[in-house]
Amino acid sequence: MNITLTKLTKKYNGKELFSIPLLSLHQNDVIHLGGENGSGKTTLMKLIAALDSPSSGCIVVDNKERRRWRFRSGEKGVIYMHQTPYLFSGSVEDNLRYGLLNHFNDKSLIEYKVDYALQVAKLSAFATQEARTLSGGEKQRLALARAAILEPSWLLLDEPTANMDHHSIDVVAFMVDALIQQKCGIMISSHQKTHLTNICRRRLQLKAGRLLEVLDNAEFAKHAS
Ligand SMILES: Nc1ncnc2c1ncn2[C@@H]1O[C@H](COP(=O)(O)OP(=O)(O)OP(=O)(O)O)[C@@H](O)[C@H]1O
Repeated sequence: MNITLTKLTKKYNGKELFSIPLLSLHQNDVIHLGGENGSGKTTLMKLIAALDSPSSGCIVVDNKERRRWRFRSGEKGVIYMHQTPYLFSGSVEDNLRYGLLNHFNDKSLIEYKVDYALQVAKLSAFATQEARTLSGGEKQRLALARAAILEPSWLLLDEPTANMDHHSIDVVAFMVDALIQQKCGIMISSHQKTHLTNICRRRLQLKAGRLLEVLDNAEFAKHAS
């Protein structure tokens, strides 16, 4: 899925947060979105996911202009993962199963996918535990596994490794790498430079209302520090 933003602006209370003349997101992109607190990273991701509407401009998804904003479910095939993800009540495996029930009828296929997701997210030992009792890092891994299991075209991860230790970051990087192999477009907003942001191939930076493409790694290091 290719997504193009043209002459896009977002204002809150009449004040412009950012203006983006043109941004093309190509299927297979792996993007690190940087920027200071309040620069608009979350807002931009929500616009891309159709969870919010722009103040002006247009968004074209696979050559078709988006006219409807689905504030609760977002654009089909694009998943935005919040920095403090909402988990359903029930067990860890219930959380993984929930989304699959809408997509597949084959029970054994669903259980196979749940089992695989538990293994990849290193959560097999917690399968029957109440999701709300997981640690912060485990919750993030579960939310990512729950998103990945739906095989999205785009996954937008908002500060996915905030408060994570190295082990969890490495597990998340492994999971994201698996999604990249499946040709899922990835956008990650993160303040930290981690194993995860190092696998990004494109670097965008929101600064003073403008979106900059950061071209070389030395330049990127300057912005990220
Ligand atoms: N619904 C809203 N109404 C008014 N202002 C808003 C709204 N949503 C966000 N803002 C403001 O827009 C600015 C950008 O917010 P956003 O959450 O997109 O930034 P961010 O770059 O993701 O920040 P952080 O790194 O702290 O998570 C902030 O100043 C925020 O207060």
